[in-house]
Amino acid sequence: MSVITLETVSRWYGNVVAVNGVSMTVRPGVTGLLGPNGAGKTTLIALMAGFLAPSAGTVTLDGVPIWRHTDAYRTIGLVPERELSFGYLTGRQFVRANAELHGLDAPGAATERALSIVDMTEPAARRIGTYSKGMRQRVKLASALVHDPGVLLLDEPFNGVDPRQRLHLMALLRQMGAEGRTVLFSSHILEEVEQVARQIEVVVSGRHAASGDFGQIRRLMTDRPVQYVVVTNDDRALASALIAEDAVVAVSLRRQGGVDVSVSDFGGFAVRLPRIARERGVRILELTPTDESLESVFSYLVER
Ligand SMILES: Nc1ncnc2c1ncn2[C@@H]1O[C@H](COP(=O)(O)OP(=O)(O)OP(=O)(O)O)[C@@H](O)[C@H]1O
Repeated sequence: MSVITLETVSRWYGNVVAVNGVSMTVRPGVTGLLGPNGAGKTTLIALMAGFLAPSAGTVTLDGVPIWRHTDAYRTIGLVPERELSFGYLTGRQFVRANAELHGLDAPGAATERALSIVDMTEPAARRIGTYSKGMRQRVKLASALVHDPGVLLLDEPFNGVDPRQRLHLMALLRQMGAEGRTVLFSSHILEEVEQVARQIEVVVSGRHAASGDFGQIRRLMTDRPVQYVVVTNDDRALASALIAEDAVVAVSLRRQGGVDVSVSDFGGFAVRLPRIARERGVRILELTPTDESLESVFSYLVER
């Protein structure tokens, strides 16, 4: 069983800080690395795979720094985000090449074992150039598994994969986690991460924003203040009543009509709003949430 530990890890490219003081522990089972585009997920995975040296801090595998530690590389399998540029090779040749690079004793047997895990034995005789996106992902996974690593790192493995293949890939990752491997995959989609990962680590703008199981992360995201625009036949009357409410954090009148309301407790607000309107004789014409984007959820997590 392998554990990856990051201690105040930073990585910068010139004056771009891609990863900023991140500390986290990745344990056996499946971990989802969740964050919007440009959050630093690819950089974090490259640091954990030993492909990139940290600019500051340490990344260790079972207590040993990974960078330039060749034994660690034997324990790690990486499925990169980039597409395979070896379309002229068959799936089998591609996986076998990695088996040879690892210097395995029985590269042929290891290749067949890895192909069979991802259910690619039959198409393995065809050129990669003829594969669907899901098949290419599976052959990349076979190549990463050929040396039977205890750690598996996957960068955006579900991107562009059709729903049926996605379910298959998800089942494979769950199985790898259940076998005691340390599996980490990145994604920018919360629902996707929830379906597979026991543990979720959220990164935003290079920083570690939150950590927990999906229940904890969901709660953090739904407990945040929510903003609405309420359009009524008497905005000023409604605004003056709302400001007295405990659940309301801020109220302002919009120049173009309507009231901007920020609430801390959505459940309470949903019950109170119609009552307040009735008491004041105000008619609600429209109620629209204004910050439901994932980006706003992420920025809330960072600003907490
Ligand atoms: N080689 C590089 N040189 C300069 N800047 C880089 C380099 N690689 C990444 N960056 C920058 O570092 C930041 C983090 O990038 P990274 O690719 O790690 O994020 P990401 O979360 O994987 O994003 P995406 O999902 O879009 O791939 C971005 O601002 C990116 O532009």
